Order: sequence, then C-alpha cells, then structure tokens
Amino acid sequence: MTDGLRVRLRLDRGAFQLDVDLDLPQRGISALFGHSGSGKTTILRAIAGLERAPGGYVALGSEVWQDDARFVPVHARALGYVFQEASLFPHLSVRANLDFGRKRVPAQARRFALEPVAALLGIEGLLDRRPDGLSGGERQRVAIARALLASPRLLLMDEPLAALDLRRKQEILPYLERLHEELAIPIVYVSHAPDEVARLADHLVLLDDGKAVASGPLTDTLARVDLPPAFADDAGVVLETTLAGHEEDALSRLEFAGGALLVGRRREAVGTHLRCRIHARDVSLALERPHGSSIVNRLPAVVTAVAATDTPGHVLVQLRIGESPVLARITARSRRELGIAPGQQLWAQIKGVALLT
Ligand SMILES: Nc1ncnc2c1ncn2[C@@H]1O[C@H](COP(=O)(O)OP(=O)(O)OP(=O)(O)O)[C@@H](O)[C@H]1O
Repeated sequence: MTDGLRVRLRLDRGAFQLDVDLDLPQRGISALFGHSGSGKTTILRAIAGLERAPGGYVALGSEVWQDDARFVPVHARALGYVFQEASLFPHLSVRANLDFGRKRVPAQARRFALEPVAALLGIEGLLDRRPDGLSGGERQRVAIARALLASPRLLLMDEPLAALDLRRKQEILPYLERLHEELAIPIVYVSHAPDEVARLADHLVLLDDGKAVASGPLTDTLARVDLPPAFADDAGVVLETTLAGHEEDALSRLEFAGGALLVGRRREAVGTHLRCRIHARDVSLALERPHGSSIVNRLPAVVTAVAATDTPGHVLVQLRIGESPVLARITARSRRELGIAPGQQLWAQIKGVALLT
C-alpha cells in the first residue's frame, strides 16, 4: 500500500486497449502526457468512477475506491474534477457557484475555506459577478476553486487550459503553479502540451497507446533516452534553477545543481526559483572547451548514455552537468567523429534556454 494514488486498470475496447499500473505521489501534480487517443481521459474517468474497468484497482492511500469486492460510486469519492470547459451555473453568482460544492460537505469535514481558496486563485474580486461576464481564464479559475471547496482528497484536471487562447493560458498558469506548492492533495493533470507539463508537473506519466511507457519524477523521466520514438522528437530536460544575480550586460545568472546558465535579463528578484527547459536539439557537444563560439553557455559534462532516435541519422546523448541530467541531439556522424561514448568528459554548448514562467 502507498500513501498516494494507486491505479491498476485494464480495458479492452477492441481497437484500443488500456493496460496501466500507476503509483502516483500523494502530493504535487502528476501529469498524464501522451498523444491524442493514448488513453489519458479514460484513465481519469476510471479514477473518478465514471468509467468501469472490470478487475481494476483504484485506491487513494488506505481508501479503496475500486477492487474486486467494491466499486465506490463517483459521488462518494472525495475528488474534484475540472474539465476543459468550466461548467458553472450561469444563473448563479460566482460566490453561489463556489458555495454549491462547499455546502454539500459537513462543516467539520471541510478541508478548504472560501477566502484562502479565492485568494489562491485570485478570484476575490469576482465573487459577486455572474459566470457569463468572466473571461475563459477567470471561469476556469472559478471552476478550480469550486472543485477545491468540495473538499476533495484528489483533484483531477482534464486539459484545463485546452480551450483557452495563449494569453488566457499565460494568465492562469501562475495560479496552477501555486496549486502544487500550496495544496496537500495530489493532482492528476491531463495534457498533451509539452510546455505545460514541463512547467507544472512534479511527476510525469508518459502514455503511448494505452500503456504507461514511463512514470517517475519529472526531471528524471524527461532525461531518459530509452523512451519510444514518439517522445524523442521533442526530447529535452527541465532544470530547477535559482536566479543568482544579474550581469552588467543585460544577462541574468541562473544556478542549478552542478552549474550555472546565463539568460536574458530577468525581472524577478534574486533568489527566485525558476524552472527552465532545455531542448535536446539546442545542445551541441565539443571535445574541448569551445573558443571562438558565440554561445555563452558552455559547460563541462560527462556522457552517461547514447541512444538511437527515430530521426534518421541522429542520436540522443544523455549527459550529466554537475548533478543535473541534460540531453543533446546530435547527428550519428558527429557521434562517430567525436567518438562519443558513456564515461567521456566533454563540453556541452547550450544554444537556447526556455524559461517556463
Ligand atoms: N466509450 C468508448 N467506447 C469505445 N472507445 C472509446 C470510448 N471512449 C474512448 N474510446 C477510445 O479509447 C481511446 C482512448 O481515448 P481517450 O479519450 O482516453 O484518449 P486521450 O489520450 O484522452 O485523447 P485526447 O487527448 O484526444 O483527449 C481512443 O481510441 C478512443 O477512441
């Protein structure tokens, strides 16, 4: 038994077969990531009890929602479900919408109070408005608050940003980020947007055709080189960094476990935690410390693994810079010419660093 969420499901739908066995942590955001039709929504629905997977097992800590002997109905599972489109009651104010879920929970069993949840999602100023006067992003924040006020022990989110345009997505992301820092309940978050997953997830499950091909902490999972080809194209790692200072020439310095990176000047305060993503295609390798290169980020690295990709003529190289894993995608020819092999010390040149804020 674990303290987190245990999910074992098998479903045969003819052309589609789901077969997963997941052990997700009790805190933080676990992202289910995969292409369309890989089974993300089906898993979420089965966790909620909206889908019956005979012979399956679903348990949150010691609370078993499904096993061979029982199937707890959806309304008796302490969970919140946030969909792509916020389904708020149009004739009720935001406050009344929020109260709807809250009042169904006995006062002594309430886990969250209205004010802190409204503050967490930045909707204090919207409480007397009607949903039809809100933007898509605001509606979604209200929907998340409503789900939380029903005192769930688990929050399920199915592509909550998919229906929003880029600006609204940017507006809502900081609030979602706060959820995993401040909530002591697990969140299972379905997405097929790599940047969203890289920014929000703590734990990552990669789904391919109904199977979980990887499941583990985000940074370790993204750094794997043994994933199916479908994931190799977009390969890249996430680094947890701290803004350490500003340079004189409009650059800022980010420190991570085992090194530092320079990026364009940031406005955040020194000490701010920043997540960044480094695509494998933006990392090149050199045997000696590069001279005469315009790339400012040149870091000593050790090769830990080399794997083929499905892009003809390319390989994926797994490196360690200090304690942090990084991936580089280079041509098979360069690999041959440089004699790249595990254990080798070399230099990684990082052409691009995407700040996930
Ligand atoms: N009720 C159903 N009956 C039969 N097949 C279904 C049913 N619901 C879903 N499927 C099939 O199961 C597979 C997985 O669907 P699912 O919606 O879980 O994928 P997904 O990863 O969430 O996709 P998307 O990102 O497009 O939402 C698909 O092939 C889908 O057609």
